[in-house]
Amino acid sequence: MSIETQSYTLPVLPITNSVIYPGLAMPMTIHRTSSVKSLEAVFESGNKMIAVFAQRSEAADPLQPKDLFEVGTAANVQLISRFGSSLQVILHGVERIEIVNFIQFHPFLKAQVSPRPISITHGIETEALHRETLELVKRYFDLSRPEDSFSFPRSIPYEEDIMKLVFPMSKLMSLSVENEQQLLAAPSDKDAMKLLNGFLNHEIQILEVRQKISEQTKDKLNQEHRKYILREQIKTLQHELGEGDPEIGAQELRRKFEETPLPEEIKNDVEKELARFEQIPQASPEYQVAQSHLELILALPWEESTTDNLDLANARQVLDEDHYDLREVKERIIEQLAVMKLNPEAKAPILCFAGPPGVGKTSLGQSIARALGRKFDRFSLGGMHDEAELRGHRRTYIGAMPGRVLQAVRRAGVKNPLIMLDEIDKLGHDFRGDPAAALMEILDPAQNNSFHDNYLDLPFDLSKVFFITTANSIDTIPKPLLDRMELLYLSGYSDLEKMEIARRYLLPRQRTEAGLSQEQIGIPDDTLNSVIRRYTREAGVRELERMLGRLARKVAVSFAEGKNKPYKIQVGDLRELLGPERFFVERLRKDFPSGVATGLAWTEAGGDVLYIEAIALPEGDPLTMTGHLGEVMKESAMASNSYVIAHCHNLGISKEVSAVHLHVPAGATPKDGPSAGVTMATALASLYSNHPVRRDTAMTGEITLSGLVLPVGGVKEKMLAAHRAGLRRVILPNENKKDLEDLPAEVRSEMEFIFVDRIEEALEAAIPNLLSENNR
Ligand SMILES: Nc1ncnc2c1ncn2[C@@H]1O[C@H](COP(=O)(O)OP(=O)(O)OP(=O)(O)O)[C@@H](O)[C@H]1O
Repeated sequence: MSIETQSYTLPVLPITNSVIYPGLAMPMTIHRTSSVKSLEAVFESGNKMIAVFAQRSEAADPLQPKDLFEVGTAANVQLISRFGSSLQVILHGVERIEIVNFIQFHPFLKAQVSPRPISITHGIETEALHRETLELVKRYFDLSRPEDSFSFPRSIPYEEDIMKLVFPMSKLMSLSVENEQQLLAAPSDKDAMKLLNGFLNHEIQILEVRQKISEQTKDKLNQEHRKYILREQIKTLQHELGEGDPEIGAQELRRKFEETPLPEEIKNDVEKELARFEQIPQASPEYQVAQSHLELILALPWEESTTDNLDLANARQVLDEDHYDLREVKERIIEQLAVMKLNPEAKAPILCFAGPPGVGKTSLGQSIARALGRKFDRFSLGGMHDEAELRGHRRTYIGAMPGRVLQAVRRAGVKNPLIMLDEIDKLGHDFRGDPAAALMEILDPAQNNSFHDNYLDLPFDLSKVFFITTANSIDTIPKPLLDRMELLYLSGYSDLEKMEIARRYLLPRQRTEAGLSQEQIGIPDDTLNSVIRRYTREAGVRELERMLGRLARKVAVSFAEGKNKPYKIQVGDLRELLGPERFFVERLRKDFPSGVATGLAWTEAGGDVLYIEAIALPEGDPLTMTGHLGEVMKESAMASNSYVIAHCHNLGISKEVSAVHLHVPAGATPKDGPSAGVTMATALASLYSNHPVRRDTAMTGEITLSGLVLPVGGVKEKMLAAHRAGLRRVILPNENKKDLEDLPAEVRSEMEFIFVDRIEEALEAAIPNLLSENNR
């Protein structure tokens, strides 16, 4: 059949944005004059058929044939109504057509058209496509759920025309006019299905993503809602149980936080903690823990600080007001203040005041704080066993607390106090954790600007704290820590210095404490001297201060009981006021048989006098040693013994003793180190030669097996101890001569020093007649 026989002539209706599919109806309002004229011609002819073609572009006017797609639809048209010059119609698609040629352009388009039926195929591929289409349609409906608004054929048997599903689906998916036109013009049902499946896949993907997004949003909303409901339920239950509303405590804390300035970097964490606290029921054990934690945060001086007084003249005056002498240490402090003045950002050194007890280490720290106008606090590291004592326990521990450092800062109430860490040398030996590392983190300005306390669990800036540590002995300070600290040694005082300190500082203080005026109590020099020498024996002045306190209180009692005459305390009164004398200077070892020598020890309590005794035994070990001697001291004793025996001849000794017992009494003094070598050799030489050692002579020095005398430490403290004990003659290594420069002039002038390089020189000075007899 030729095209001409099939073709027929129809007025043409161009439409925009849509196509008319065969078998589907579509309402439409027509405004364009030429289109209205086309329709009127249709109605007049009584045929009611019109050729509907989609326009390629909306803008085209007047229309040209090339502006229309080639494939369109012959449609039955039904007039619904007229609005002025517009018509409202319903178009029922009848069959697919194409234009053969245009036969009229004016006043409306008219064309000769011919049907263009779609080819229907059969076979495996068509069937497969059919199934796939149905599956995709199902999936599309599952996702888009259009059943609420639309009733629609969702499936179609394979035997039926698939286009009955393809065309309506296309309309349902709101495809673009180009895509609709592609479907309308598809040569076969297979092509139409392929096209539709492509469109469906695309739509399904979009729907799946949308569904995922909406589920996530819904989940979140659900969770929030659930939490809200649960919280409300908890509140109701607590209310019914009479447990009060946790929000009241929390509100109060929140209010306080709003008023408290906090560093920016912790604000977030604090807010989280506060929000968590607001949800904890009061009865829960966690409530207390969280509350104490928040209260600590509030109590810490995050931003509060004092302004330093860096007036050097004022600092000098304050330091002198509080302490006698200590020139070097005071000067070092003044230097530090000068640096702080010129370079406020300079990192403070870690100072360590070392020295015997009672020499003013702690009180000097207080004085520095006073000079600088800083708050002062202190705590002792002595006997600390656990790093947690310094750095705090984690809050999960029962009874957890912040560490001692933060406690001190909290007590001080400012972030730049002066904190003294006493007894850094007495950190427990079984310290759990690494004490040096823990202390470095606390003390080192390079590390401590975000110090982490386990309890606080927030960084705290300790870099503005002025730390000073104290120690009696530096031997037990961990080496890495010692290396990082600047040591300032405060040595013991001579009797004369003690007199000065007592007159100028201790006595006025104790007098005021007891509520006495200067006139009411008088202590003449000889009385004070007696107190120093017979009631105390110490490197520092702590015991002396205590004795003066006792005297002042006794005098205060007599005034309180009605006495009104000034009280001048005489030496003779001391027995009644302070009890019997505690130390007997003159009677220091009156009895001095051969084999006894006076040594000088240096302990953390300062210097001390130490006697070494040797006696001959009829039989037994050649050398027995007692007196809790340390290994080094024992070895030193053996070396001394060997040397003396080996050189009997030269020393003029006819050694007839086969067994010796060497003893160092006063078991309380720790005895180790090599510095008693000279004393032991002297005691042994005295024993073997049966010549007593000079009673007024003390000695110190290490010896070698070849008889050399080597220098020792703590010379100043030892000389002061000898002087205190009334010993005025001391034998010491030649190389220690320079150490005597530190000795107070009055002590130096009262003493005789014999410097030696060899043991023979020491023996000659210590044991009269020993070598002279030999020479005879
Ligand atoms: N040079 C001094 N001038 C005035 N007072 C002093 C001097 N040295 C010590 N004191 C006083 O002696 C007392 C004891 O001193 P402090 O407690 O400071 O000793 P310390 O060296 O810290 O002892 P420890 O090692 O036992 O802690 C204090 O009252 C102190 O004021």
